[in-house]
Amino acid sequence: MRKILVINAGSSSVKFAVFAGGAQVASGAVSEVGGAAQLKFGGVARAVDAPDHRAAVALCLAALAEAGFAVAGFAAAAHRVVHGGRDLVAACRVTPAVMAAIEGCVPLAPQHNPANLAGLRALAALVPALPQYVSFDTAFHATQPEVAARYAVPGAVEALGIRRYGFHGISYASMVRAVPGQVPRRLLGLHLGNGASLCAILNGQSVGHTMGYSPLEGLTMGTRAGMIDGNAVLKLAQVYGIEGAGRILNLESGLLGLAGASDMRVLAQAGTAQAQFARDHFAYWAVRHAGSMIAAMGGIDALAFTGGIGENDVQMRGAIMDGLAFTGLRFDAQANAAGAENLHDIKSLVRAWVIPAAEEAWIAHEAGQLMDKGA
Ligand SMILES: Nc1ncnc2c1ncn2[C@@H]1O[C@H](COP(=O)(O)OP(=O)(O)O)[C@@H](O)[C@H]1O
Ligand SMILES: CC(=O)OP(=O)(O)O
Ligand SMILES: [Mg+2]
Repeated sequence: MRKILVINAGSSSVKFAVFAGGAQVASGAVSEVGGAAQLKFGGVARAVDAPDHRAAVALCLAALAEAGFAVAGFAAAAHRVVHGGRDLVAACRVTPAVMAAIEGCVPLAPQHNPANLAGLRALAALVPALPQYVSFDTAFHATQPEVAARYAVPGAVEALGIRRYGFHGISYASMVRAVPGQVPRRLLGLHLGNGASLCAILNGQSVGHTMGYSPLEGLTMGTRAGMIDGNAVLKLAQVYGIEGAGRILNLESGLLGLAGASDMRVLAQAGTAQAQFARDHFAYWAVRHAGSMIAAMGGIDALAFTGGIGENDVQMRGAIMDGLAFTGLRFDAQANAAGAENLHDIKSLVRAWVIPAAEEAWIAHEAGQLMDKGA
């Protein structure tokens, strides 16, 4: 059976999975790459030496080989790439031109594309003959209407590629496939992880997303500021320089900036007023931005939570659903506490679900489709 290796390289982690005939047969991750790295595989976690993504990928391959998945047995490797820019709007086979285009998008996703490229290069160096494929987080949002994608800036600025791309598209594409029953007409997707975003999904297609030019815009996130006035960004650049401003907005803001920890689980357990304020901020802005996404769809029939916070944080889901009661959403507190797939109660005008993120499965699916076509 055809085996596809999937690599989902994040800024500080490398998740991996093996799919055989469409089914996931192995998965694991190296976390805290460049720091106190840990390899989780087969239900065991152990400290490893992973100073960079190349080393992390080598560790993933070694762990897989030990479990009987030798690299020679893979038909292909498939990767998540966060930013595909204006040109890469569908999954494709990796060529030197595709690598150059992904490299060209590094300034648009400085926290993500370098990690994705490192994964691609590491595998190419370790197994040069292996065909590689890429899926893009931006691709799902290519259906956004121009009025949603365009910033109100002069044409010369737009020509620089400064427009709203949208992200987490691999997650939203797999969400649409995984909702119970028929795809609702107006679906609000909530991908709440370290990076967090909302998507307006009309008839299965993205018509709006809270992230813009880069994964910085929109919601309060683990370390990213989310929506902020452009003039405040200019002020930051004046005081801290461009690099300093970028670091503050991408790596030192969000939950970390508000409460000193980027991890929502840590904040949930902290029990301090500051941690609670950061959680309230997260929920408040999720609800405010949801209003914008709901307006973009002309209403809402269903919503779906995914991502580490969306799948696991009962109080956060409750706070966000309380904030959306104006839509006619009523949730079942017991179902929410249990993390059931269906959260809505029988009186609810809006259905609400928890849909576990299945990014690796979607990446394997897209690569498999391309391989079937001979790409
Ligand atoms: N049980 C939980 N309660 C609250 N937050 C959780 C829980 N489990 C995971 N999280 C949070 O999910 C976030 C990570 O989500 P994840 O989707 O794995 O992120 P990413 O893929 O962007 O790194 C972290 O803030 C983490 O604390
Ligand atoms: C695009 C993005 O924000 O990704 P992540 O949530 O993995 O940081
Ligand atoms: Mg993620």
